[in-house]
Amino acid sequence: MSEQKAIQDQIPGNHCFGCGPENERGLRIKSYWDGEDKTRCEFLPLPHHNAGPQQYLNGGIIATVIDCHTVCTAIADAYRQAGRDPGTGDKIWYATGKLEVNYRAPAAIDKPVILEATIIERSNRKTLLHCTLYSSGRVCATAEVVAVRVPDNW
Ligand SMILES: CCCCC/C=C\C/C=C\C/C=C\C/C=C\CCCC(=O)SCCNC(=O)CCNC(=O)[C@H](O)C(C)(C)COP(=O)(O)OP(=O)(O)OC[C@H]1O[C@@H](n2cnc3c(N)ncnc32)[C@H](O)[C@@H]1OP(=O)(O)O
Repeated sequence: MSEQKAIQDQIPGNHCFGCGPENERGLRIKSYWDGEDKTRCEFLPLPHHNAGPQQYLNGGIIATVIDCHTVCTAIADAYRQAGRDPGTGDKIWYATGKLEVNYRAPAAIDKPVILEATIIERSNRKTLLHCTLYSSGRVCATAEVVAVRVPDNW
């Protein structure tokens, strides 16, 4: 079986700090389908992504990777619903309408974090997703995200 290409690497023109392959100084997360309505992402923090205490991952970085993983999932899902491969035909973009994060436990700076996103509901213009972020098998954050479809000129 051929290896799956990351969602982000199928969509050209994305300069986002969290997920844009075209942002050289960004986090460049990679998300993959992992079941019908689920995606997965593994992100290895860098030492300077720390919170006040140096051993923990910064909360803003946690919010960013959740934001990007879920919004990219909504974009890939919209291509799928349209019956097209991501990045083909007219561009489909979503922006974050709502991002609500619950920080449940600190995430270690020196261990990979795993993100699992699930599509809960979709309509023409918006997608509701849940996301769980794990570090060393422990739930460190959960989130609810509303991704809203925006035009090319957004
Ligand atoms: C090569 C060319 C490249 C061009 C790139 C172009 C675009 C790029 C766009 C995205 C980036 C692409 C890829 C990157 C992927 C992920 C990166 C992370 C994403 C971000 O980092 S992005 C930055 C932070 N983000 C913002 O900067 C948004 C500011 N904001 C707005 O721009 C508007 O506010 C907007 C668009 C959100 C909505 O405005 P709007 O006028 O289009 O739509 P409207 O208000 O009518 O809402 C429509 C339906 O969404 C529901 N809805 C809206 N807001 C809701 C909320 N908060 N909670 C629950 N439901 C909500 C309504 O209830 C209605 O639902 P219903 O249809 O059921 O009635």
